Amino acid sequence: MFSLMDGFLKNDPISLQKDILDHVEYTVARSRFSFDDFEAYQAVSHSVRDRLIERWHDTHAYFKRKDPKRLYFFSLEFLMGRSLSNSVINLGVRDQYADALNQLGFEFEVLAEQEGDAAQGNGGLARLSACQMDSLATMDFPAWGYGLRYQYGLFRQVILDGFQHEQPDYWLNFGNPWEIERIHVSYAVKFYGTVEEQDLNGGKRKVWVPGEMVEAVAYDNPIPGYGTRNTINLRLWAAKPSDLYDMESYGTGDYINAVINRQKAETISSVLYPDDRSYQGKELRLKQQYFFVSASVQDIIRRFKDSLNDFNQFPEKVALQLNDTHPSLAIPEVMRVLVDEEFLSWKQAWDIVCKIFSCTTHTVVPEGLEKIPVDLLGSVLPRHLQIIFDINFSFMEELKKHFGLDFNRLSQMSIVEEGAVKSIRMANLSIVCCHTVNGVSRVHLDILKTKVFKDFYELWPQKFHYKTNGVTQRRWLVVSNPGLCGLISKWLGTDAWIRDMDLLMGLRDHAGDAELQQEWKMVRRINKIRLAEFIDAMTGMMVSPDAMFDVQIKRIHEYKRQLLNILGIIYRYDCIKNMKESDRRKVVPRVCIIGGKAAPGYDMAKKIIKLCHAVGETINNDSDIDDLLKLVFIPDFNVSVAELVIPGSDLSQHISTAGHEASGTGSMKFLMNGCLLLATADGATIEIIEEIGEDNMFLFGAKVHEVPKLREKAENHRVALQFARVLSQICLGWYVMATLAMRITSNLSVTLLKGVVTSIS
Ligand SMILES: CCc1ccc([C@H](C)CC(=O)N[C@@H]2O[C@H](CO)[C@@H](O)[C@H](O)[C@H]2O)cc1
Repeated sequence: MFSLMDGFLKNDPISLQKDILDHVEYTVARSRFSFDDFEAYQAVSHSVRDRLIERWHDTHAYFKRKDPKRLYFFSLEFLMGRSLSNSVINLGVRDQYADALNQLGFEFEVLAEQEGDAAQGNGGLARLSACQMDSLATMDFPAWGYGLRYQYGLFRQVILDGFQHEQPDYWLNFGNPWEIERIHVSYAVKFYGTVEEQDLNGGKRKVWVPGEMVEAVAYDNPIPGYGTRNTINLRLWAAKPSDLYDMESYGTGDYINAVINRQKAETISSVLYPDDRSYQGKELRLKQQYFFVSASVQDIIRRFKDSLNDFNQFPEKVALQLNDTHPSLAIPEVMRVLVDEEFLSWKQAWDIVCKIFSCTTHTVVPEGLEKIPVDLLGSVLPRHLQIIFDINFSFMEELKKHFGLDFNRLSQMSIVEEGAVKSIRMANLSIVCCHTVNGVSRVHLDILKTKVFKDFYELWPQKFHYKTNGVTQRRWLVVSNPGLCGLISKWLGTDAWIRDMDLLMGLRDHAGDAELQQEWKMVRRINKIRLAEFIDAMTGMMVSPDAMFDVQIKRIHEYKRQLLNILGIIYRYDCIKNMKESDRRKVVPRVCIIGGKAAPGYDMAKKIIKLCHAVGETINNDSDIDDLLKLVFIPDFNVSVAELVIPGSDLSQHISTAGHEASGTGSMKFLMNGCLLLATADGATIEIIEEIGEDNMFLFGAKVHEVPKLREKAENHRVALQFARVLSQICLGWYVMATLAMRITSNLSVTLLKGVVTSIS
């Protein structure tokens, strides 16, 4: 679609040097004759940004002309990581920049290390969003990503005495060259207040009179495709005080408070919620969700109205994908705008909404589903609560037609959950409205169909699909493992595989080639030496690249079973301790590497991190074990740490209890870097097994269908044990009581006896 012809900016080393030095002088404002690595990084980043902006404008102009149906991807989290290396590779100018910098006395890789991670997300869902944006751009989609620009991203993990401590991630400290502040792209977002009825040409209409207004300002992040000029936009909203409000507070002379009030507005987009487990029903979280949804919907409708003005054509021009239920307030928001502000009939509006929305769910366990207390929603978003009640009313009517007065089913499927805390089930709202609901792996869909959304599947089987997750080979191979990337392109004789992974099949013809195997091993060794140096720098531990690197890096969760990994290491340690010398010589030295953050409020996960350090303490300082076994916890695991660890890994662990990992994406990153998997048959791993065959990985553990029975057995066992414990305590109690009684009575009888004897004598 887009020819690769260059824009005005030239990419020959001389032009690049000039651009970089110009940015040193005019953007970073340092003398072009003396600047350090970080300033060089800033200058290079700005020169790359110029080239991104050029392609971005071309893309924008192209789609403005074409006016295609656009895809809008709503996500509260995007885990982008670093941008410099990925951008120069997708722009196809990495080597040119490396040459230009060499001639200026700098090394590209050294400068790339200067960049901090954009950690605007927690884990799997957030990184998947980033991989999907890279793929949408590379496949020339007219797509937009919408989200929040958090001032503080995911916390920095600092380990003190084996315990996780959270440090604020003020990532914008030195500015961010990869975003463009769009001061002219801003929208007012309303909160609180009341809903009034007003007459409108003979009819009644609802008017939301807000109690608070906050300004949403756009920050655009160009996302370059690989091997195309298509450069799409990730628009993130930041909260700014709105001028429209509390002017009167200034009048009161209470200036300070007025300013503080204004500042308060900015808190909405200040910090990312670091919890990727269950919804806490927090007011700020709800305001974050609505804030970015409202600004994004206003932006989309403004763009639509620029080209068309008939909302019946809206579904032909707009597709809206919800990344989990976190942005699902977009449904009542679009209804509100179409009915209250564009004066469409409810029916017209509902038809449109059902045609534009689709959503992905990433959760397996019902308790992970979001529920917003009605009181909270009613106070923060009074009009949206009304709309949700109206949506639920017509849904309940439809259900009654379908299932009759089956109150059990009606209450289970209702968007409104009665009970102690009356709540809105955001997943039910999403399913009722969206034309498509997808799980992120085949087994995930099975679980949704048979458990989580069973009723809905029986009602609307056609809505439920699965789209098994993937990862972008640009970041997770080309950027993070240039050695292997070069090797593959050499042996395939093309690098077309970077846009089409199926071409990797061609490697099969060379698999037996000793030269390829030698080169493969060499690449792995270089990556392992790099990883060993990183481990030494981060933990002070020297590990040998000759050892097997056994890795488990992901968020700490009980279902991901880092504990099982640690128990396996304790067992291995004990085995080696009790081994005779001859057997020890056969042991393959192993370095076990674990990394991952625990949600700050997740005590058990934090205990697992402490246990990992305690076990490491024992093993790593046991001279008897020496290099046969080491346990390393890598602190502050994030995207760029993963980019360094994965290419140097020999074995990676994905050992979740079957039926608990919706998909998992880490396994895919390790696989494409030639690392073996130690895994359970869970999530996407089940499809990986079918692709590569059981004999090419280490598979163990109960299958998805076996776990419930095992749990039940364990539960019965636990109850029996509990019962036995109580019984033994009771018996013990009885025994003690009896002994005591015996002793007392015997003492009593002795005293009594003595008393009698003395009295007789
Ligand atoms: C409300 C707090 C919250 C925040 C984030 C989440 C995410 C949905 C959790 C998450 O990241 N899930 C992971 O999503 C990946 C991408 O689809 C899957 O590969 C993982 O299996 C899934 O655990 C749940 C709850």
